[in-house]
Amino acid sequence: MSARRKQPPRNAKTVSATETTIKSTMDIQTPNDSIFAHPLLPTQTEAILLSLYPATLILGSLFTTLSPPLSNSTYSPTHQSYQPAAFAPSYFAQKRNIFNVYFVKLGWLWTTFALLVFLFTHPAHGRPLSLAPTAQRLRALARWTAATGLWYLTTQWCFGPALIDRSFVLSGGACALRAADKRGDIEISKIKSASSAVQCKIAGGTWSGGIDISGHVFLLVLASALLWLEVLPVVLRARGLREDRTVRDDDGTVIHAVPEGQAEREKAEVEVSGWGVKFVVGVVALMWWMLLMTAAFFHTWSEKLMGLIVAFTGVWAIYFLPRGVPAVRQILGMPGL
Ligand SMILES: CCCCCCCCCCCCCCCC(=O)SCCNC(=O)CCNC(=O)[C@H](O)C(C)(C)COP(=O)(O)O
Ligand SMILES: Nc1ncnc2c1ncn2[C@@H]1O[C@H](COP(=O)(O)O)[C@@H](OP(=O)(O)O)[C@H]1O
Repeated sequence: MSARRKQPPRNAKTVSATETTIKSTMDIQTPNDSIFAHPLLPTQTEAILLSLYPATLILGSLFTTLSPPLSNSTYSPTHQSYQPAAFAPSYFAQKRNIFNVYFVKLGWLWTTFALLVFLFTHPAHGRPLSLAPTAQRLRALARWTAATGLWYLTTQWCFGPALIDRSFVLSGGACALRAADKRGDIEISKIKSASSAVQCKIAGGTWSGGIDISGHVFLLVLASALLWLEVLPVVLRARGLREDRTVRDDDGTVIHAVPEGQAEREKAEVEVSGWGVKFVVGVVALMWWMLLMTAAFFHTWSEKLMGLIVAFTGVWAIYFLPRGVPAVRQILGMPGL
């Protein structure tokens, strides 16, 4: 059941990043008691979209396991690729494929660019093509900063080696150097001191023995979820569809919130803003395809699962925690509000 609880005053719309402002620009309704109405959990639409991630990883992994030509291919867990590369079972199973080199390996740059295009062309955030630092844009940039921090700590640097490298060493991994013995014909392994996969590669070794959380799965899930969670509320409203998100109020009440008057504004300007949304959708679609390719041709089940769990934890903290905790919502806000 969904009943209107109170109607905020029309003249209360101000542009400031405070909790009071978020509440004053919403139609406030009491939500139903379904599990999807819990502020800390995804709505039904979000849950369906989020479930595509584990489904994609399962589909890709099963495809490789069940397809006889693929299961007989020469995948080397040490090199994390098919050896030699020329015999890889698909173009997408080669590390040098153009989408890997110019899209995933620069994935955060693409994510940042797509988000900026959306923020500065869609009327939900302010006048399209103006650079005005509206509250909606500033809050979206706060969420981007949180996600960028998580990406950076997990894959690039965490007061030393990145979290992915630290967990690899903690799970028993090390940098193995292949070398010939005195007789010159037998290969033996030596362990080289290197605290990250990059250092190990530079030293000519291979990063082996531990659980190597998939950086690709982590980045592709975090980045694509960030993009569609930013776009979804404004697209739903622009199409006149129901917005199901709930938030917990300062006094603990759970309320169902939709920004007042925004749907009409967005519908009116949707023609202008359409290409910004289409660009984001294109980037998300390519990210989904590359996630499927990573699931099919690279890593073990546990490494892919770990990448997914770390990314989902970040998505929950940035997009769902603020709905249930007003203090966090004051800083990060919510997409479309
Ligand atoms: C509490 C302290 C917090 C510290 C946080 C500091 C954050 C500062 C970050 C500042 C950077 C802002 C950059 C914004 C603009 C960009 O996006 S430029 C970055 C472009 N680079 C990428 O997009 C690289 C993406 N690729 C990867 O992360 C990895 O290649 C991979 C996909 C994870 C794969 O890893 P491999 O090791 O190559 O397999
Ligand atoms: N979809 C994909 N296409 C091509 N290469 C991929 C890939 N997914 C993962 N890889 C490669 O597999 C290795 C492990 O990836 P990750 O840990 O980031 O998931 C990386 O090798 P390199 O580090 O030699 O480039 C990465 O480039």
